[in-house]
Amino acid sequence: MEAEAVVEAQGLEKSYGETVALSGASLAVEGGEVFALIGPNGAGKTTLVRALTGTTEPDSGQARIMGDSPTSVDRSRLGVLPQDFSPPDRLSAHELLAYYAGLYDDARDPDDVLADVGLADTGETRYEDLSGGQQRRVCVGATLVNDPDVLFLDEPTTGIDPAGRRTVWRLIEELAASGTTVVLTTHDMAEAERLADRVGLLAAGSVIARGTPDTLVREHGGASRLTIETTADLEAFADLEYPVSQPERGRGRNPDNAVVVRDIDPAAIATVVDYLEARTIVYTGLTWSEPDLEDVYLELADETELEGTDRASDGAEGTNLAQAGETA
Ligand SMILES: Nc1ncnc2c1ncn2[C@@H]1O[C@H](COP(=O)(O)OP(=O)(O)OP(=O)(O)O)[C@@H](O)[C@H]1O
Repeated sequence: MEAEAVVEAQGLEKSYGETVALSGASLAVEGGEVFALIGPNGAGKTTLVRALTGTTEPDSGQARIMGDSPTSVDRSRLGVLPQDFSPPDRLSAHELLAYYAGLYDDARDPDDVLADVGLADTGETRYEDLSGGQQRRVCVGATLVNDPDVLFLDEPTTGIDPAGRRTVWRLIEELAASGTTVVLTTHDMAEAERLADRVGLLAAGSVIARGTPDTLVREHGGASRLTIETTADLEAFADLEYPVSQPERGRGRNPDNAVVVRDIDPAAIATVVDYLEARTIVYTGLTWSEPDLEDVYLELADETELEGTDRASDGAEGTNLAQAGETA
């Protein structure tokens, strides 16, 4: 384990009956770091957060926060937003935060916390009358009343609109800048890419890759791509000097209406345009993009899901997860 780690998991295992939720999950999060856990539904993210925060007991392995076990750590130094947090809903947003603040000796002013989550004008509204996104922001606020040193946020921005999401992102960035250690889970790759110093990709109960977003994209994101919107088939591109394929499932265009040119420098796009025009191939759009975290996700995590389905044998390129793990 890394010496300065504030949050650590080592070989955590947890099963519910036949279901294996964690199968040797390990991670180490340093002080002041924002660490994002990503991975498919059922990968074990919530179970890992619960094991780290002492709300579920692992079958084996070790979890530590600030050097203590999750059950003996000073709770006043932690903020925990569970995925399914549902506070008493007849209270107003302000009353709720005041209620949670009342659990601590030295709590923050609920008005300041409401302002932090962008709800300064909504304090008197009952929780049950707030929109889903506003409710989630109040829940994020409830984790901040004790000014925690370590914050666990399980899908903090699910259901929050784009503007509200940015408010929460800025808040997390400010907290991290002031030294708060943040562990969050998310299905939003843009969120992970923007907020996280490091990302851990969880699949089938273990962390199969981890690193800075840039490192993960470099190692697993694949090549740049030029997407051509066209109904022409792949054979029409046989003489192009770049590799050509159909778009991957789950990403971008309908495979029937697009062709993807790989590993092409933006400066070389004109070559492709010349090719299209020389062969009178009809196209309605060209989009060039660099790989991002979503590509990493699709390359690594999605394949584990594929392994359990018929699609695994439909010719999709297999990924060597053991190899992916080696770079973790
Ligand atoms: N209390 C429980 N009882 C039984 N099974 C559980 C329990 N909690 C989790 N599981 C199972 O463990 C596995 C991991 O679930 P977990 O909620 O940790 O995944 P997740 O990565 O957080 O998923 P999601 O992205 O959908 O929130 C799933 O198969 C889930 O059904």
